[in-house]
Amino acid sequence: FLLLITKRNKNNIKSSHLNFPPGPPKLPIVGNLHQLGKLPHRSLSQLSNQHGPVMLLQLGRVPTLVISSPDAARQVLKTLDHEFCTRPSLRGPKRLSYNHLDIAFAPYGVYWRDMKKMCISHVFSAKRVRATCKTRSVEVANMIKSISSSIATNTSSTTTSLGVNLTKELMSLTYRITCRVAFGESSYHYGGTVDGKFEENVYEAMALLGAFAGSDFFPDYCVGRVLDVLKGWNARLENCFRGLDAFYKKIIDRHEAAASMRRSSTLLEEKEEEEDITDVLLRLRKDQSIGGGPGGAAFTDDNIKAIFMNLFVGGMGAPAVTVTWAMAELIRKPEKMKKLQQQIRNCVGNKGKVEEADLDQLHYLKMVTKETLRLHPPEALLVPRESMSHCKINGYDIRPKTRVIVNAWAIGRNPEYWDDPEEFLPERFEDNLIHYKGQHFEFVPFGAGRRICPGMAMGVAMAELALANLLYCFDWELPSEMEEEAINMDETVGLTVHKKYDLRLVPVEYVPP
Ligand code: HEM
Repeated sequence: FLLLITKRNKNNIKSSHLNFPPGPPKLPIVGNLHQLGKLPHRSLSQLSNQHGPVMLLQLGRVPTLVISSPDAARQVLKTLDHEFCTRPSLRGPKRLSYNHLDIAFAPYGVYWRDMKKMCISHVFSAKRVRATCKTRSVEVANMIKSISSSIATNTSSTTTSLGVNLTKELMSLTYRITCRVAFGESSYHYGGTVDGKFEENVYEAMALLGAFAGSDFFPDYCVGRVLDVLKGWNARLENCFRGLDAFYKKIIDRHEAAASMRRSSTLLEEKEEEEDITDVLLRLRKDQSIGGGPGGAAFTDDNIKAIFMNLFVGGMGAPAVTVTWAMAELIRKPEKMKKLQQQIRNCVGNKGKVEEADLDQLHYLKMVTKETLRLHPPEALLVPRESMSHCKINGYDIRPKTRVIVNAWAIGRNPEYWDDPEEFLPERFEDNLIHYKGQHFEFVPFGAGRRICPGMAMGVAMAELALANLLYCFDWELPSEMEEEAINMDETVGLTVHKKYDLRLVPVEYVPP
């Protein structure tokens, strides 16, 4: 007992010498949890305006460092990246990633490093982004066809009064692209029809990963676990996990059966450029069965399933949300929409569609993408990190196992770095070299450092191709009904920060001269 008291006193003495970051006063038990609100990126930004860009909160039982300035972000994401590059273990991600066998939620270590390196070379490489170009092109053309036919089949009054639901069209587009890139042409049409249950489960996974569990804020206390049971959170997580797992298993079995048929017949092995990501992962698993998988561990089906989760959860929402925000901003600034349409139509002429090869010439499109990601980074608070040892930021002491949130949303609107930060002004990127690739800490929609998003090129290609074609093929107007909702920029938060009301706009077919 005496020993315990002595130890506690020692810790107190140590703590009293430390200089912790400032933060708001906290309540018993919940700490500052009640201050997160419905839009945490905005509440945290307001709190940081009062307490500073390096701020310490107590969220339930978890000390949480909130970073809100480019300078502090540089320290966390670059200078001290080696101290801040692990992830906290959170309940939902842990289950859906088969106990952290993925990239996004795995703790920093040999396993994560090997897995990320392997996926960067084989899954997210420039070569694979090029190899999947046709898939994006086919699916974007399908979306354009679906919008055109909605003009033709609906009575003109319905289309002009309600418009087309672009939020839904874009989510469905990125879902179809991700399915085909991950599972190939045939498997995603499972048994002849798209497996609707899988799509439902993907959305459920996104919802579960976007909402913290009680046990994430009270990790060592039964109150968190009780809250999760009472809210039905555990049951939802388990159902979603089982649904996804069963579907992944079918996909893997089907690919293995196809590979063994190829081997037993005289057919040659599939060419690398024709492989989907499941083929690639199965090939890597086969190659590594001798030397051991990532981090020296066995490479099993679970590793592959965990990567599937990252592809869907990371790959679908953010690109769709980016295009939706871009269209919402452009409809409110018709002169900017016209300017972009003119550039696209001049460049593409009467080809009938924008191809990926055209995108490099569309400089204003690139500026619009950047400006959209500055004002509306889909992952406004990045993905949480955790400090690995005691370190200092701006002279403040940060203890090990402190959760770290980088507020990319607040950083992109910092008035010291951006003129008229709240304005949608793509031209601001005209004469500057600021990019989102992790070198400029006033603009970090994809994060930076070791944990930077590896799907950046694939995500941007999806978003830019979709946006360019929507603007090439149609002129857009506000619907006569629901106009309020179309121009309303209210947000809601899940895994991404997206538009609260679905974006409905009226398409008018463009006929090239
Ligand atoms: C507009 C599109 C996208 C945005 C804005 C975005 C944003 C982000 C952000 C902010 C992070 C966390 C970075 C950090 O902690 O510093 C991240 C990580 C990640 N993203 Fe993306 N992402 C996008 C598209 C994609 C796509 C298409 C994929 C997959 C196909 C993907 C897969 C991942 C993965 C696997 C990680 C985890 C990296 C790690 O922890 O090492 N993302 N993304």
